[in-house]
Amino acid sequence: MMKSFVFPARKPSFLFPNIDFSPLKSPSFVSNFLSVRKPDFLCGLRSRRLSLSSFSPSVDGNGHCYQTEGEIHVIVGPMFAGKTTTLLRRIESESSNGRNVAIIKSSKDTRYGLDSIVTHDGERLSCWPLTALSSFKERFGLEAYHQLEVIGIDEAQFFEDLYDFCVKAADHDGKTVIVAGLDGDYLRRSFGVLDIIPIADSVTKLRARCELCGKPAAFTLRKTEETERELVAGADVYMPVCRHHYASGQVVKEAARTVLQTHTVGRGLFL
Ligand SMILES: Nc1ncnc2c1ncn2[C@@H]1O[C@H](COP(=O)(O)OP(=O)(O)O)[C@@H](O)[C@H]1O
Ligand SMILES: Cc1cn([C@H]2C[C@H](O)[C@@H](COP(=O)(O)O)O2)c(=O)[nH]c1=O
Repeated sequence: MMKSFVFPARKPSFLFPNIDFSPLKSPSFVSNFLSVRKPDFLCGLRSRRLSLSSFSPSVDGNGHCYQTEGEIHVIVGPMFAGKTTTLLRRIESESSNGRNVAIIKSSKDTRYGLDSIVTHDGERLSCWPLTALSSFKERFGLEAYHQLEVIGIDEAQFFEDLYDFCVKAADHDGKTVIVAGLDGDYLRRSFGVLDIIPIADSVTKLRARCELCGKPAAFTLRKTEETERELVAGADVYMPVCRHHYASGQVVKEAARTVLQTHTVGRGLFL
């Protein structure tokens, strides 16, 4: 006969004196789940609650031991959903809380000028335009990088080294990294940003408003016939749509393409 086990609601504290199994309270429940009391002897720091995943004591150039707690927050959604606006607000709020911040965006996005992130409503903030994230530390300066606490990344879908950069910045260097980008391309295929979800502390999917019916829109429809995956453009080429209008939009595009092909072949026959 199978035995069934009933786990106690609270783990007896004598079993794991340093691990807290108490019920989860805050939304960032994953990082709260296995929390430990930092031993007083470590680095001579005050004893405080730390999450295991972000516990990363480091030693600076003077041999001083200090504690770093990195975080990764991801903001995804279709175009026009407010990803850049949200990133901008979070960075501004971190900055007004006295933290050192920097924003990076892909230099592929040349829509509104290179050295600023700009929302579709025209709000802007200075940024570092880069082709690869791996060049950031050197470009920013090593000393300045060490002082940096929060890094925002916009148009993250265009960075091939996003995963490696985030791991290094959050796990090893103790930075808070806030990433904004498209989760899916115009064919709703994963667009790179999804790769970092397993290493993220939080993920926010925003929705725009469907341009055809006004309902919440989770997808981006490409209005033109170009088929390359990366095509930097705005409302002239793309529109946010709901599920229904994404599906019908793709059907209409497919039908138009067939008509066009038939028409071209037909004309070709007569020429
Ligand atoms: N079809 C559209 N064309 C231009 N701007 C739009 C359109 N739909 C929404 N917007 C505006 O874009 C804003 C969001 O801009 P932004 O933060 O740059 O979005 P995202 O980064 O997700 O593309 C919305 O608050 C809205 O005012
Ligand atoms: C859907 C889709 C988009 N892009 C490009 C178009 C824009 O330049 C950016 C997204 O900008 P936003 O800040 O989210 O508005 O990505 C692309 O290259 N391929 C696509 O499939």
